[in-house]
Amino acid sequence: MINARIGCVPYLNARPLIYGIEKQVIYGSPVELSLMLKKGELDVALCPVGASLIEKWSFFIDGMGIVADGDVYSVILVPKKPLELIRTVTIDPESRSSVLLLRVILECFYGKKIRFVSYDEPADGFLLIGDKAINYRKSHPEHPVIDLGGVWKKLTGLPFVFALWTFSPVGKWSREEIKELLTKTKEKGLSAREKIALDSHQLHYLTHYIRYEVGEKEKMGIEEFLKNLIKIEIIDRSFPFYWV
Ligand SMILES: C=C(O[C@@H]1C=C(C(=O)O)C=C[C@H]1O)C(=O)O
Repeated sequence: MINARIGCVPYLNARPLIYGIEKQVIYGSPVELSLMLKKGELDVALCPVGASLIEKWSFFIDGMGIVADGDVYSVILVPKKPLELIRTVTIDPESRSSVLLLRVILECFYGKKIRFVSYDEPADGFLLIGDKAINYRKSHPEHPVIDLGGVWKKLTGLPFVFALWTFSPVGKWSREEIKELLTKTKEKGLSAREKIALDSHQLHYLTHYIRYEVGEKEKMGIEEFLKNLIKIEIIDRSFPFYWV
């Protein structure tokens, strides 16, 4: 087995992608993974697409990622006002893709600038991702939430890719070997979702909300996201992707 340094989020949604290699994995939040990749501490990571686009990292494993085609369930804005009136948001400090997704939705599609504020300031809503979002929904079933995967799909007609296996620009291992390992791992993991899930709710999440395939439509979703990030000047220019 190759000994590459593989970084992954500790969230339920990523478990099928690391099934059987859990002990080899280095865990971190999306923000931490992108920092580790930048510092050359990982060879490959399930990196938030938002971070990869900002850093212009462009070598990705083809065919898989953390994807939603419509509602994602675990990336939510908990609003205190209707979406179009939201101006200040408390963000989940672990997130990179979803924070940028929220900015794109509000700035590009609603023409509204938003300000991200810290936990101790009042805000018009807050953003949660991953297991924290799932737990919040469980414990506050009466609170309305806005599902950012669903909003993106309604606005663009496209899936949204939250994370991709992203190669370090200075990784030590052969990209093909890493791809082979992670592709086999994903195949086993997808068939093991019934074992991974602790209850029917988790199984439903892993089989109906989170998708793992990245094909042409998903790549169009990434291009559309990039185009909008350029529009709001978070990224200065487009660049090509290399799918290993
Ligand atoms: C869909 C999700 O995707 C995650 C969201 C990310 C982000 O917002 O930066 C990064 C990685 C993904 O694991 C989720 O965790 O709920």
